[in-house]
Amino acid sequence: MIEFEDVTKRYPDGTVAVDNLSLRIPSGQITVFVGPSGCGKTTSLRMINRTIERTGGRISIDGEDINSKDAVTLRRGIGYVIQHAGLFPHKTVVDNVATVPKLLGWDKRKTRATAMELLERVGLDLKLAERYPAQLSGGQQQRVGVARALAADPAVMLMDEPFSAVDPIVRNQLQEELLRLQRDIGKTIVFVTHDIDEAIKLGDNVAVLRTGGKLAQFAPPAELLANPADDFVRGFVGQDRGYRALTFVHPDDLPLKPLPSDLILDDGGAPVGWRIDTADEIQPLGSVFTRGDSLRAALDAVLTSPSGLGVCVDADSRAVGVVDQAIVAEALRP
Ligand SMILES: Nc1ncnc2c1ncn2[C@@H]1O[C@H](COP(=O)(O)OP(=O)(O)OP(=O)(O)O)[C@@H](O)[C@H]1O
Repeated sequence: MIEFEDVTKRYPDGTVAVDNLSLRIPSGQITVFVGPSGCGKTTSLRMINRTIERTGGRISIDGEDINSKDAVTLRRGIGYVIQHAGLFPHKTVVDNVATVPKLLGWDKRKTRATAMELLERVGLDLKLAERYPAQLSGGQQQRVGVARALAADPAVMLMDEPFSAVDPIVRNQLQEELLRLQRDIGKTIVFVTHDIDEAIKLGDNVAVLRTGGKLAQFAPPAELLANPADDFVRGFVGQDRGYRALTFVHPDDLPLKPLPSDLILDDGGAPVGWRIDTADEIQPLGSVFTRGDSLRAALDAVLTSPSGLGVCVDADSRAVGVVDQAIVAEALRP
């Protein structure tokens, strides 16, 4: 656990970037700092690895004050990923990843093997290992940045807007892969973003900061959406928070109706579209959902289906039943 106790940062010009921040960041989970520009997210993050020194309060990792060891030793045990990856331009991809293991004096073969394994784990084509960072796309560079941060197997990883500089499709892929990777590695990740959707998608817990570096709310995403602490948080999470909160509702007993005759199935029983009102033309299917999916997926299926019926499929993509708006609404009742 990383603990902030009354942590303050006052810059030499008098700016109070972080004001009496107290929170507990659980181990093995992703905690996201989110808030408007200038609210002190980066300052809070960088005080953890002491690239910025706090001016008040205490920060500890697993009970040990981060000031009890020297800053360089502390940093070697903490992975750090920043926007634009911050790779060394004159080092190849594999050498970038090997930076910290080399500093730690690992033998060459082990270092290279570890670096290649990590590149594979973050989804980078190994053919790119001998390239220089400038010869990679932004998304590929970010993957290398993540691999480099993981190279010495740190328990803690700090990520400062790591996916902000890539286009939305690549960002989505990188987010998915971070979640997949985290299921394997279970690191304590502190992630900074100004994007509330990214915070809600990635965070086990989300700390919403307001300008002046004050904590507005610290809660799991579902709670943030369901019970924003005040008008600031309510405004920040957005108008459609009710709909987005459905992402976290997973009814496993959603009653299904039998498949209607105007749903067209292929030979294997997979839904392909709708034939509505005896028209010849086949209408597109809309999105589908599976048992155990979120209520949002079920509602999406209803809303995108030309028949108003959302199709539920099994693990083999075979249609097993449909739901209508009334069924979804009923599942929403407390
Ligand atoms: N070296 C510095 N000297 C003085 N003030 C600073 C310094 N660095 C940051 N600040 C100020 O501290 C406040 C918090 O900055 P910080 O970079 O932590 O915010 P942020 O939430 O990460 O912002 P952004 O989302 O725009 O990156 C801002 O008002 C900023 O101008």
